[in-house]
Amino acid sequence: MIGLGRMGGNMARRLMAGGHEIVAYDRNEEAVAALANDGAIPASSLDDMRDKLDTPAIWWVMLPAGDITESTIATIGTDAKPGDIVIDGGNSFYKDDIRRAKMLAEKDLHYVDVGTSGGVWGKERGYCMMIGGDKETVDLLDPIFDTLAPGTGEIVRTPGRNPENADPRAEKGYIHAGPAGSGHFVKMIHNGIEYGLMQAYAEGFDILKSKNTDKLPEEERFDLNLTDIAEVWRRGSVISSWLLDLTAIALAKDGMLEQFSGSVADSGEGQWTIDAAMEQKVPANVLTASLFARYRSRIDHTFGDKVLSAMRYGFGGHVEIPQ
Ligand SMILES: O=C(O)[C@H](O)[C@@H](O)[C@H](O)[C@H](O)COP(=O)(O)O
Repeated sequence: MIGLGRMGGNMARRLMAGGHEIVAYDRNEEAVAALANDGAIPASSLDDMRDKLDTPAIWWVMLPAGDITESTIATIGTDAKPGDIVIDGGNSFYKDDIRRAKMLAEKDLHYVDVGTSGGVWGKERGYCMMIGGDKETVDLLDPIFDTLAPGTGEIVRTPGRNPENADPRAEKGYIHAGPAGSGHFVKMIHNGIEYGLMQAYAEGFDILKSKNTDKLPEEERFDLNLTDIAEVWRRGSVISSWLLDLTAIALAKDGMLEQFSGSVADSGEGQWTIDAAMEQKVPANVLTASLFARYRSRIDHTFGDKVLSAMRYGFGGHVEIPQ
């Protein structure tokens, strides 16, 4: 496991709890020491890692998308031995995966992209994974995905889904979406949808909150309890969801969400989703508007923007853009 931050560190721990052996590396020596303390084999560099890995080695890269992931995979490309497998479990752009898979294949290395959802809750709940790569490699990695995934848990089988002819992995919380790049493509669209859902809640709570505005006639003003509204919607309503659960948690802590400025960051995935919609000529009105709402949140802030920030903090520990 390369990259022992909020995601990589906890994924390594979940894998070890499931009986897997982990060689751990991060530029941050304290993170390596902490994981070694939990049972991982520490590595001091990517070179050192190679000596400690079995053959074929499985290099799971869990770093922020962009330059750091790119340079790490390039270095692994020189250190790895033919037959090794390189996994990018971050939020990389899918066209980068397609390019890297080709580049590594020339060295007889296998590349797998894993879109990983679940944030800081994944260690206990498991991680939902959307996987791209060649079938043989993805099948070989199955014990790893099986351990990381949530499993069927208490979610009842979808009525009409026939287990006889359906892929059992989907019910356990992971899919082999297709060739290299397809895992991150599916995850990218997941995140685009995430923006739209979050924005819908944010706007709804904003309208509720301002129902006591003096712009309204006095008898039409209501001083609504947002904390209780979030709570009641969790129970049997049509719009119950995990994002609503997280909103309810944030509002239970502070109904005014004072800890948030409302300047909402983004990883770029919302933008890539819109880019894909434009390339494919598919209308994506809501997703586009929700991306632009985030850009607007950095100029002036509504209460709804604070709701967005509270959700991002809730699922991923993500912080806002500093003011
Ligand atoms: O499924 C997940 O666990 C999330 O999607 C996660 O992968 C992503 O890091 C956040 O959504 C932040 O994304 P933004 O920074 O674009 O809000």
